[in-house]
Amino acid sequence: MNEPFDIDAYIGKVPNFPKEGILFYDISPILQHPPALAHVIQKIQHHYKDQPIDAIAGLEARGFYFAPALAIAMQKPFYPIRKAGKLPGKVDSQSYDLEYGSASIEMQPAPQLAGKRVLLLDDLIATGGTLQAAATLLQRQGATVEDLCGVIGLPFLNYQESLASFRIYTLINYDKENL
Ligand SMILES: O=P(O)(O)OC[C@H]1O[C@H](OP(=O)(O)OP(=O)(O)O)[C@H](O)[C@@H]1O
Ligand SMILES: Nc1ncnc2[nH]cnc12
Repeated sequence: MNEPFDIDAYIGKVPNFPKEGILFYDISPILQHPPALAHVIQKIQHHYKDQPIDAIAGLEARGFYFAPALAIAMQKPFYPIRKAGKLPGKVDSQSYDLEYGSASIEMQPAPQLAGKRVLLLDDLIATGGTLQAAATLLQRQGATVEDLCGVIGLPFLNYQESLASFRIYTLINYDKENL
């Protein structure tokens, strides 16, 4: 891998979005620069190269920007976890709180994940509520979820505490900034 690569240069910072007082980290520029997206995927792939991972799961919507690309790179099946009401047929649901609201996510039954080691990926980890809810869904299927990955981490929102039982890997972390 070519190091160093300044991922920060490809992350927009948008004050007061989607609510007053929130500094929004926008990963869209990563997607619009193939070397940046390739770097992100390769870096995550490299981080997990010696870990026995059977499948990748990712969160709608922004987790979907990265997780299927990682699944192709790692040659593992991908399992989508979606916002409530989007997946057809029987689903399992879990609600959770966000930095700026609350929501509910769902996944389709996946009995084939029982006993499998799943890497759960999202674009950003803030309070950790989304990944905790997603891990709960996967664990209800019998999957083992030990590893969580976010392209961005906001440790000042204390995800390390809410996700204390997991290994967490983030590519870049941001401290709290004053608006
Ligand atoms: O660690 P948390 O406090 O749970 O926050 C992180 C989550 O918040 C954002 O998703 P959002 O719900 O805004 O939805 P989106 O991906 O559809 O934009 C982000 O993409 C993560 O999924
Ligand atoms: N500050 C933030 N920027 C982008 N996505 C987020 N999801 C939760 N908090 C966020």
